[in-house]
Amino acid sequence: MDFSSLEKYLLQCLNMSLDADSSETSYTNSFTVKIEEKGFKWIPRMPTTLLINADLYQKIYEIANIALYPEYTLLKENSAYVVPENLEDIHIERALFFPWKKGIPQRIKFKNLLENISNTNNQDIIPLMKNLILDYNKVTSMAIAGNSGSGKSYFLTYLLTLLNSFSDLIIVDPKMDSPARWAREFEVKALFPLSNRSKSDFISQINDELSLALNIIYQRQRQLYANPHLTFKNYTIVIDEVLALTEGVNKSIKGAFYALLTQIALMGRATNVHLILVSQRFDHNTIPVSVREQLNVLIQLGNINAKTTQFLFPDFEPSGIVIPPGKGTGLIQIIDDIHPYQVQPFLAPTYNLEGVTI
Ligand SMILES: Nc1ncnc2c1ncn2[C@@H]1O[C@H](COP(=O)(O)OP(=O)(O)OP(=O)(O)O)[C@@H](O)[C@H]1O
Repeated sequence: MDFSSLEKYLLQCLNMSLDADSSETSYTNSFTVKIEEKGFKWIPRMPTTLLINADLYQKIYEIANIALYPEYTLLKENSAYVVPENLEDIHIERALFFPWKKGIPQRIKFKNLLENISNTNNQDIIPLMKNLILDYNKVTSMAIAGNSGSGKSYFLTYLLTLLNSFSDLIIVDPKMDSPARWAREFEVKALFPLSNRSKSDFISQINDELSLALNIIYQRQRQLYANPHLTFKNYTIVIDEVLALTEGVNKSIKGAFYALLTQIALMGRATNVHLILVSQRFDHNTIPVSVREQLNVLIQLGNINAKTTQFLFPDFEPSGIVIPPGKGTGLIQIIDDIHPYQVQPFLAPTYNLEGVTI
């Protein structure tokens, strides 16, 4: 569809549903739509009886996002995105802008993940969807949340298998589940509770490991001070079931755990030390807010609603966003200097790990 047909179609959709009881339509010259490469503009003619605010922006978003599916996916803003327009006429000097991505998010499928990894030399790159790759050097910390059965472990196994080719890995698995089995299969260091030790003992053991990571950060900082062009091998600490880990644990040990997590999240960036945190849910009791603020890849799988997204995406309101059905689907936000910063629908890759039993 060319831009002018698309413009007409979008105007029709908005005329029909924007304000059914009002006379404010494009036929009465109340507003118009302009299509651009990176999105469309909704341009009101002032004065208008339409109250132009975040609610109206959200309403246009909801109408247009479905109307444009699957040709375009609108990127969801947290508030009205106002841009200047037609600077010579005060009646039409402003527009609401709706940025988009062409097409809809599509899942990647790997017939044989290990073969695929050995055939590519795309170091430090993690394919997430068709048209969405993550440069691991551009991000530090990642959180994956989702209700039981939503596909967290499946996606984590995918990440671990890829990361193993370009990052040192330490895995913490309080439930001694698939990450621990993956670690055994791929001969990677894993920490899990021993049967004759208390939970606080286990957290102390994790704290020792986190202190080691912090020392690596300090050493690398000193090396960078001497030579700012140095690059380091990625070092990733993966912690599964963070919520289960810290519940009912001695306060001081938990305090030390939080302090270490915060320091690694804050200082890991320049030194390629990463955190990957996985939990059924994240809230103020699962990780400190200062760690939350440092997360730059946020993934929520499974049930998506205002409640489940509250902590990871505090300003985000999920109505109107099209979440694809199926396993391993949800939302993703990548905060680097490459991707749009908005929260987007996500479909985790599907893969086979030939010859590996986890
Ligand atoms: N991206 C995906 N593609 C295909 N199948 C998937 C995908 N994600 C999940 N599944 C299927 O869904 C099943 C359940 O997922 P998984 O065990 O990862 O959920 P979970 O969130 O870790 O649950 P729990 O918290 O109970 O461990 C997987 O065994 C797998 O068969």
